[in-house]
Amino acid sequence: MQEIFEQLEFVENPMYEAVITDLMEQQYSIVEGFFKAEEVSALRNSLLEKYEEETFKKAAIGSKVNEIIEKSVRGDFILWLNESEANFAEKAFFNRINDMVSYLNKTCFMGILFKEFHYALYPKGAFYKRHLDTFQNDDRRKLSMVCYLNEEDWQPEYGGELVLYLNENGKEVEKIIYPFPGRMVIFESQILEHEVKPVEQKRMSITGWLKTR
Ligand SMILES: O=C(O)CCC(=O)C(=O)O
Ligand SMILES: [Fe+2]
Repeated sequence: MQEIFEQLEFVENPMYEAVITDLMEQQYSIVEGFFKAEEVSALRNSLLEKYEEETFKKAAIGSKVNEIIEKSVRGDFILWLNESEANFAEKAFFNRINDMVSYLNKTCFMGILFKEFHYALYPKGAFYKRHLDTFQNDDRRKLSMVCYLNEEDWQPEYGGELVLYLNENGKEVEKIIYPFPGRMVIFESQILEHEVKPVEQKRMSITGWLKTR
C-alpha cells in the first residue's frame, strides 16, 4: 500500500531526467540556470562575506587528515559548507541539492548517502591542474558538482575554463566549459579527469561531491 502511494506521489522532473540521460550517455551534464540569478547573487554575497572574514583557507591536496598544500597543483581558496549552520542562501542551495539527490536515488537507485560541498575562490592567476577527484583518497565520491557564482558579465577572455577530458572511441577529446553564473556541471568523479585553466579575474563557485556508502 505504502509503495503504491509513493508511486502516485512521484512527479517527473525534466531537468533531472536530462541530467540522468546526459550522465548515462556522456558521463557529464551541464545544466544552465540550475540556480536563478537571485540565488546565485545571494550565494556569491555569502561567499564574499566569508572570504573577507578570512575564514577561507588555501586548498590542500589529499584527504582531510593528510593535507598537503601544493601551490603548483592548485591555487584556489576554499571553505567547507556546514548544512546544519547554513544561512538563508545556503539553505536554499541545500534544498535544491537534496531534492535532486532524492530524485536520483528514487529513479536510478544511485545510493547517494553523503554529500560534501565547499565554496571556492580562485584569485587572479590561480588554476587547478589536471586531476581526478577520487585522488583525494576518497573512492566514495560518485558525482562531482560545480556551481558557478560569477557575476553576470563573466567573459570567456577571463579564462578559468573547466576542461573535461573525455574519451570518445579511444580518442581524448577536451570539453571546455566556461564558468558562467547559474551554470551547474555534474560529472562522474571516478572517471573524468579535468582541470581549471588559469583565471584572469576572481572566479567563484561551490564545488561538491555526492558520495555512496
Ligand atoms: O571549479 C571547477 O570548475 C572545478 C573544480 C575542481 O575540479 C575541484 O575542486 O576538484
Ligand atoms: Fe576536481
